[in-house]
Amino acid sequence: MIYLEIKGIYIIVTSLNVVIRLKPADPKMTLLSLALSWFFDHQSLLFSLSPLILVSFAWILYKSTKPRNSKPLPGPRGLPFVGNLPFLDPNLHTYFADLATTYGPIFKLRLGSNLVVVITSPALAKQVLKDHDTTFANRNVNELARITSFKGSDIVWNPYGPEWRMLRKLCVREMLSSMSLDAIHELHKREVRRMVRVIHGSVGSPVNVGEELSFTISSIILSMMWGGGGGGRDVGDGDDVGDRRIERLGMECRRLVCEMMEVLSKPNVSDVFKWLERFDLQGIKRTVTELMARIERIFDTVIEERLRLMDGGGGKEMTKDFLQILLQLKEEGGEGKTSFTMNHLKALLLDMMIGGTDTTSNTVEWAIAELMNKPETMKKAQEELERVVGKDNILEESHFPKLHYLQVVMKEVLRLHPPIPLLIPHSPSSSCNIGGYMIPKGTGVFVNTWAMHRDSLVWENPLEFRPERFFDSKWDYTGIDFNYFPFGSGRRICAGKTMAERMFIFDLGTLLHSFDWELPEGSKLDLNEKFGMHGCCHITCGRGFANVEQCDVSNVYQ
Ligand code: HEM
Repeated sequence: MIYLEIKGIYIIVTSLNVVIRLKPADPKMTLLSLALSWFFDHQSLLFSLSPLILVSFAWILYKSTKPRNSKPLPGPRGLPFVGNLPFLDPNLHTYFADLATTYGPIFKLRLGSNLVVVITSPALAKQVLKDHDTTFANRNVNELARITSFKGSDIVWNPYGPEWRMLRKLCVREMLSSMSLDAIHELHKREVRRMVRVIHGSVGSPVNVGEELSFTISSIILSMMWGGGGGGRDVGDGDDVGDRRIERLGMECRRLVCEMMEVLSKPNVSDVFKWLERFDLQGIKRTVTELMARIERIFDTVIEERLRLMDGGGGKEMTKDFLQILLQLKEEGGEGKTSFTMNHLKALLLDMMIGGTDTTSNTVEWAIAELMNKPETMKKAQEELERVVGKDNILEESHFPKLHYLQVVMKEVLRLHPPIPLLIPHSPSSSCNIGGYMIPKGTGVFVNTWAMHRDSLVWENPLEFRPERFFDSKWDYTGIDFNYFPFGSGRRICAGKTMAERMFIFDLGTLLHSFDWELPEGSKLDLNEKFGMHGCCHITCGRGFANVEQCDVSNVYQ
């Protein structure tokens, strides 16, 4: 190393040919130059220690950027490697509620390589879903979620950003707004009348409520999706065979989706240990890919047939259904700079099918189960229907605003049995402080609405089914109140809230207006919740049988 002083300026020429110019000499300067000279004399030692120096530097940086007030998250101890996985109860919502009594309103679990945080208090839920809404409006998308969402082209799994905003805006404005739902009301009505006819055939004998409702609501959703072109009902164009074929394809699609959900609800080691994803040890990825290919083929057939029908112009009187709306959106090209592709179209159709069917049918099923358990409450709902609709009339949407009791029945069912009790897990896009605890980027965040809806500090006799508690209109499900939010809150609030409300009131209202429901003599309804999991988790009612009896009015629906 050469060390020079020219006109009071130190110049050091290192063995690496780096030239460093320093300011005029002073006593401090001399010290600095000595330090530099030591540095250059020990370069090789320093270079070999550089990984250690880098790690220490990163650690200091991490510590200095970490908010000083963040505490370690509480939570049960886990085992090395697998964490808390071996202790997990399949009924996650009740398991998490139990843990919250020990570890408090925010706690963590480690499931293999995943960190999970569970929130069980309105104040913390508000921080996640309102105060830090943008940060938490993301999801952890695993490989299976990508496959089932046409490469992440749907609303549920799209990260918060321009594409998600475009899909959500189009979907809510064009398909799920009150005006669009008015347009498909005829399709809904047609299916509900069909349901009444089918149930009428079982009068006097036990009906499997769950199976019947699941089938019916699937048909309603399918009809709204692509039934406007006929969907199996004669629309007077003489092409009954084609229409019935589309209906058969719809039911096959529904069957495949159910099969896929069943496969997805199995515990998957790749979910827990990301590095195992590529090996697909249980063959889940292969099965799901095959099922999705078959679902896509059905979508392609239905889309092609609709395009042919639209091109031909034909004499067909088409009711505007979701498919029609989506094809129009595709033609218009999207919104702003984000284009709307065929993958988006298919992914949205699947979102409607998955998001709309089980949630709604489970809610109606729970309602009938709870009402059969409390016949005096069922009577009140039926009396209201008779008063508002009358005996010689059928339920219409215009009656909805006057059906106050039915509305509070819906709110109470959603309080006790929110179909997605832990919401669809959110995930922060950057590390974020919640309640004084640091939640690292990428953590899976569960918000336990099920437990909050049963908090005895907020709800009087929380386990009792009592719709009257909602009469004071204090609570609604717009997501503003964090004591009661069955549809979630913030940017990711359910996109189908308006449709769910309409379907519930219309379907349950018609079923109560048409039939008397009671438990078969000596039988007890299975009110056990069954919990399923596919990224989001849902609870279903234990399948029960009910006796249905014809009401005076049921003939008017046929
Ligand atoms: C009783 C019926 C329903 C309930 C209780 C319900 C509840 C929920 C909940 C809790 C979420 C997750 C919110 C979050 O992640 O924070 C959600 C998301 C969603 N729901 Fe619903 N839902 C229902 C019916 C429907 C219907 C009928 C549709 C459409 C046909 C639908 C479409 C969606 C979509 C697309 C999302 C994803 C929203 C996003 O990630 O931006 N839901 N729903």
